Amino acid sequence: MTETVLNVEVSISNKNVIRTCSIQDSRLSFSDTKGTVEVPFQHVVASNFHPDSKILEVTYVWRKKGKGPLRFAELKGTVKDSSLDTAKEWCEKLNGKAYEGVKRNRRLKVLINPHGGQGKAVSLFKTKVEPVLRAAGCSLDIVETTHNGHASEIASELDLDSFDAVLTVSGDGLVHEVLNGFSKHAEPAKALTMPLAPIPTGSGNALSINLMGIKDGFDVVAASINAIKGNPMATDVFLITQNGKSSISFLSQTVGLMADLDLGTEHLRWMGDTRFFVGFLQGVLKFKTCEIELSYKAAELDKKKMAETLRGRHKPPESGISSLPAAEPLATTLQPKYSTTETDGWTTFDKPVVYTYAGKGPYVGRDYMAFPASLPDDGLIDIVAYSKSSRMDLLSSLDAAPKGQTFWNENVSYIKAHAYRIKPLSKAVRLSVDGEYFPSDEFQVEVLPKYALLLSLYGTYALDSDFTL
Ligand SMILES: Nc1ncnc2c1ncn2[C@@H]1O[C@H](COP(=O)(O)OP(=O)(O)OP(=O)(O)O)[C@@H](O)[C@H]1O
Repeated sequence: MTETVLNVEVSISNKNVIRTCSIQDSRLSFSDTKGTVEVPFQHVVASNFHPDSKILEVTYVWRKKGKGPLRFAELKGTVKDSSLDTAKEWCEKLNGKAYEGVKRNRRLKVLINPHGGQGKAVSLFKTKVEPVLRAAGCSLDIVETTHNGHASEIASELDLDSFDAVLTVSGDGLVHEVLNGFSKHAEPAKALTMPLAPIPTGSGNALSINLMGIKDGFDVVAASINAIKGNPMATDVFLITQNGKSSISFLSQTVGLMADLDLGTEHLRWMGDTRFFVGFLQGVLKFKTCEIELSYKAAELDKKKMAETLRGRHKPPESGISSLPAAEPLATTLQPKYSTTETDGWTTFDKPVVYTYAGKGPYVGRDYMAFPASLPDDGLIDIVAYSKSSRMDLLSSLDAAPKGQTFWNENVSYIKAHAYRIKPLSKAVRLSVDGEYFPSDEFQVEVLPKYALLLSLYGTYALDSDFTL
């Protein structure tokens, strides 16, 4: 049996200290006279032993005092009292535990939007992300996007056999571009089996929050762990058809107050995602009716039933590594299944609304869990229609929104649908798709089941363990 303990002499503040490194059931621990550090295997990046020098290097991520963002760290020292073979086997054992069920040394295409969010993507990548990816033995092909649409162009021509995953160092906008680029690839079905992993450096990082959870959703180091260890999770996306043209939306479409608060606060980009809060308050003051006609092909309208289904599906993030089999998305074409004139089986919403929001993935932003009943692969889109009530009711959603509790608000109609369409009745209606501006024209949305693969450590959306609906 392989030894589980190695003694390593490390130098700390010019003093040599012996650290006992021990592989335990679910974690690695380092102990010396000052105490013990415990690292779950999921947070171990790599271990290497150099027989000539007897030097052991273990790279990992950790939180200072168990709180705050993850930091990259290295334990480096000389192995004492063990044979070369023992040290080598120890390393292999640790790497085996750290990468159970996943391929190591991934080949990654990295797309960085230098202008996304607060403009820090390049430096965050270099200082926080790249060290983790390099230590994990990944090979990197890095491109900084130079213009709007660049990521889409790259994705549409990607050499699919040369990469294991695409990383977007950006917000949600680049993910939107990459998926649309894949759909225009010479081999679209194959391109869409390329797993995607977001590294959150935009102002809207909803996908990252949905995959990593609220605590880690803005943490680029946590996202790097997902990039090296996540398993592909098949996820539904949407086909949005407008003016005869179809494209992919992967996150959300919104009109009314929620679109205004995003598109109307571009000039406040320097605030990060606080600009959405400012936009919300402006929207409450104006309290405008959103002049639209909303129709949908409903699958479920009963909130209690949705909550029950959810309870059966979600599991909380664990420190273990998911060993899900790689999922394959169903190949479909970009042809809408439902005609835009079809009315049979469609319902028209009959109350004035302040906004509608439709999409997939619980969070649309850090402070708004718009779709708590969302599942990655139920083949449905969740639609929220907020009926016009009072400013006070709207304001009260500020409290309820981060935990998804607006779901139960009686003014919130929550619809699970196969498809829906919106006809703007005024030119003032703004449409935001995945956080990007779209023309204010009639559009229809339907679900493309399991069309994209997202890397995930948990195999489902990462909701807090105490989350209930
Ligand atoms: N070099 C560039 N110059 C200008 N725009 C770019 C560049 N590279 C990418 N973009 C565009 O920036 C937009 C925002 O992308 P990104 O995903 O990084 O951020 P976001 O969080 O969605 O939005 P935000 O811009 O609000 O941070 C996308 O539409 C993308 O096409």
